[in-house]
Amino acid sequence: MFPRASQYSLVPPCRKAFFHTSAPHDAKFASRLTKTLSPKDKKSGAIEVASRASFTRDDAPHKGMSPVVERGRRLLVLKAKESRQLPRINKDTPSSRTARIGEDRRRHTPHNLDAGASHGSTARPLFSSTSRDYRSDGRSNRNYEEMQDSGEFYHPPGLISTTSSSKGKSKAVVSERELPTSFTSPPLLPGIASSLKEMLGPDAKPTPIQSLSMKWLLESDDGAGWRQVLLAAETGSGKSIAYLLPVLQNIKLAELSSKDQLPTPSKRPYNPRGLVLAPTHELSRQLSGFAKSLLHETKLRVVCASQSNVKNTKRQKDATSSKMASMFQDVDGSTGEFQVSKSSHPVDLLVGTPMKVLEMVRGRGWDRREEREGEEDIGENEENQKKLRRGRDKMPGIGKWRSKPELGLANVEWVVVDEADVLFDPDFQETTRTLLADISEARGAPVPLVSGSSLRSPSSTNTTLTTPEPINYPFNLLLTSATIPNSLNAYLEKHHPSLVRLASPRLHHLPKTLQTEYVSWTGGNKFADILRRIRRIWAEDSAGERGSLSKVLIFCNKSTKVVELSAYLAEQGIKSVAMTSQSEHRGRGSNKHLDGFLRMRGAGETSTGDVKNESHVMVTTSLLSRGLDFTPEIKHVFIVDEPRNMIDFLHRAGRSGRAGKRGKVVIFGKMKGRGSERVREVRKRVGALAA
Ligand SMILES: Nc1ncnc2c1ncn2[C@@H]1O[C@H](COP(=O)(O)OP(=O)(O)OP(=O)(O)O)[C@@H](O)[C@H]1O
Repeated sequence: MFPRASQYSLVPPCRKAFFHTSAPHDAKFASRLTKTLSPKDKKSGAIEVASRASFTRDDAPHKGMSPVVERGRRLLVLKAKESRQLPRINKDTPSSRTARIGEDRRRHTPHNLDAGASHGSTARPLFSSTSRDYRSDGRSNRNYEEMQDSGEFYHPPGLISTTSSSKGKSKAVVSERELPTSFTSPPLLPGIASSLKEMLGPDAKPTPIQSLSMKWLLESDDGAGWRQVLLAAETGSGKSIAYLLPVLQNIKLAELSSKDQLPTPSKRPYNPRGLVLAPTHELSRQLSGFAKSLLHETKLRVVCASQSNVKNTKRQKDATSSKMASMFQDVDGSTGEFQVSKSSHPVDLLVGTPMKVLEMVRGRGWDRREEREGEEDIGENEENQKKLRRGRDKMPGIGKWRSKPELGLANVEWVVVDEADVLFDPDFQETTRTLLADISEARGAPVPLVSGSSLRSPSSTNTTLTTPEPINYPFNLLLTSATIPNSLNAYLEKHHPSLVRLASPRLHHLPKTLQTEYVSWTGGNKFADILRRIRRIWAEDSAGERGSLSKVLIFCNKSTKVVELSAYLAEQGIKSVAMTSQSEHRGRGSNKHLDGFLRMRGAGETSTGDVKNESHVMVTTSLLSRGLDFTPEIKHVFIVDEPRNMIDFLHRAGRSGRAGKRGKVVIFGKMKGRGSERVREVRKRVGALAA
């Protein structure tokens, strides 16, 4: 179903001179852009399907690439059969490259993840609890524009590549033959292998990113100590399994090998060996479910920090948990509540948002007051009350207490940062990095954290803090995303120069099984245009072989529009789920609010076809665009507003066409007359991503 990993190359280290090898890609993109330039929207108001063979897959998508290795600054070829197989090196002159990088940075300023730049700013609020639906609120009017063609993305030098510049030395190259082509080589623990088989079916083969991660994280031991690895691959390509397999297997093996040796003692109830961090509670819950289903036969305990593992009662409702649930909210107003149950069982893997995990580490409410050495509870005296922060703290009965820390970090050996470009973006990176620094400190190898913030660990005595470069965390760090903006790349280059980069050939492309379609607004009621397209899909479904109706996921930019569109559909006899950051049902400790839309393993297609009483449509913002594995019943994703940029577009579109299943992204816009230039521009960019 997926393309197999069959060839790959080891590429030059991530030093700028070699790292920014956009030339071959630029050339490729240029040719793709030329192809997509010819306007296809000849008929006004007509629905048009871009002529692209979407349903075929290359069986060897990265043919022609050779394993290469860099020694010092020279690019050598290992095992290259033909010299023409060499990846081309960027031929830009230094000055033009510098100019372009400068331009990239200027355009990218708001999202510049370079630590120097972002930490230098004191204006940015710490722990932004207003995670603004990825700015899907429409406040940015630079929609799509930030990601001017391919120049805004990091392009791995090889199609599938690994890069390391550790001390300028080359990294040993693995040949094509050495990449695992099945889940049995390198051998997985029998329990994990059998759960995986149950999950994916007996014939499932590793996707390219999975082959690479198995090779690098399960098989090879380069003796380099703690690993820092980036897993970058397109949406729906199985990145979760790519990191869960090595993490779970390594945790289990460590447990087995240290059976008689107790892990570092701790008074705290939770002392996991692994952490998975994700930007939303919904994704955390899905990932922990994923991990649990890989452990049916293996004794490891996974706990989701965003899950209600205890019965909720009114009394348990508190402002802090609501705050967690509102990580992605523009306004305080969530009614979310969830609490991780205390249990005597050890926890092996904890999954959660960085903020929630940090609260478990430092105690809920830790950020509600200025740091006070030695103080355990905030108490209720006047002085303390003055120091309470945030409007929520002023609510009666809330914010006057602080719970004890419940999570110990000394045993953490694996940390996964899922959706790394979000968790290292300016709004999240302080939380993320604070947590990573807390882990380092707990493990006895503190990493300094940038000053000027209240993010320092209460126990930290280091007050003259600087941003270290590079940062060497005393644990294995895996970063993953379907999109690596240049800003993240710059951050990684600076702080993690020895990072190994594993990237799939279709990184920064739409999945091949995802078709693109453009629909023109008629000039009348836009909601009616959307409704018409939905009805047409269902008419086609009814006429088709299966007869059952598929589901539609609609992305808007503003929460208000989500609500309005959903209400309009209801008036027209179509039940839908409107999901925004402020939706009441969010954050109650389960993903129940997404029932029928998230992929449920083992559950067949459940659609009854009763669109009046059973939701077949979900309307949302970019809140749900990241990481969630939606059911293949969602065959269409509608983009009715311009996403903020191409990264946002890739994630929204990528909720369909997952795991080799067919899907279609339907882009609405003005195709004719004044204002249609925008859509033409969008088509150019989308065309490049689809190629
Ligand atoms: N080797 C495989 N063969 C078949 N299906 C697979 C394989 N690996 C993963 N899948 C399935 O592919 C789907 C997508 O996986 P996953 O959610 O991990 O993708 P992802 O790359 O993390 O996507 P995103 O970037 O959107 O987060 C899941 O339903 C998963 O079970």
